[in-house]
Amino acid sequence: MYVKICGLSTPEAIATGLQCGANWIGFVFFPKSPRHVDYGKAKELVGSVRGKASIVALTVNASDDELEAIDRSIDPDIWQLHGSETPERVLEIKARFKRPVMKALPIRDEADLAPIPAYEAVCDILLFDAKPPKDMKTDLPGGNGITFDWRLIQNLKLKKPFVLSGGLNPDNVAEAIRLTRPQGVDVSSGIESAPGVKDRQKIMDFVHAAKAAAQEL
Ligand SMILES: O=C(O)c1ccccc1N[C@@H]1O[C@H](COP(=O)(O)O)[C@@H](O)[C@H]1O
Repeated sequence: MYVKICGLSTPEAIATGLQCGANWIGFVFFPKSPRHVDYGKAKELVGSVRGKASIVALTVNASDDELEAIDRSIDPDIWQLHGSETPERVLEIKARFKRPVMKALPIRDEADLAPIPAYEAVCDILLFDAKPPKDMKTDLPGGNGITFDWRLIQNLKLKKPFVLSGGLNPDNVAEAIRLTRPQGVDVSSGIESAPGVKDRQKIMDFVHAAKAAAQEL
């Protein structure tokens, strides 16, 4: 089970994640997010991660120039594309940067499963996240702390690994893993004490709960 903790912006939070066994450390490059890090800050932070966990760069409809700048500053292991990037754009990014791509797909109801085959054909990992409800005011396509109906993805026959995200926290991650049997889980707001402020105890509780639940599968 890959455990990704996302939106880290301090050495302390990164150290906690690494100590308790997080596999993927995510940096958010999206200025509207309270978790956004600029290229310089990310470069400072990434040194302590390399070789201990995979470095994930989260972007939202980023241009080639933005991706190049991120690439130069942190040399990520995985791109997490969390916008409305098309399958063609996924292919372009893979060809240009030669790195694995994890594409986020927003899920609210059955109709949201329709794009899966097109993305599965081009990306390395699928990431299922909650699509915000229509009446929710948010500038963020993720990191909103909302779940979706996990039963929607329970019986999918996928050819690619998938990661579950959306409103996961230390209290619900075990049940989410039991129901959906993902290859990985991803969390951002569920390990915070305030938007963008990671909580040491919640990070530890989340990683331990996810790893323990995976043992039970
Ligand atoms: O974390 C963010 O701020 C963020 C911003 C823009 C797009 C995605 C973002 N995070 C990703 O969203 C999901 C769900 O987050 P949460 O656990 O519900 O807060 C997760 O994949 C994060 O990596």
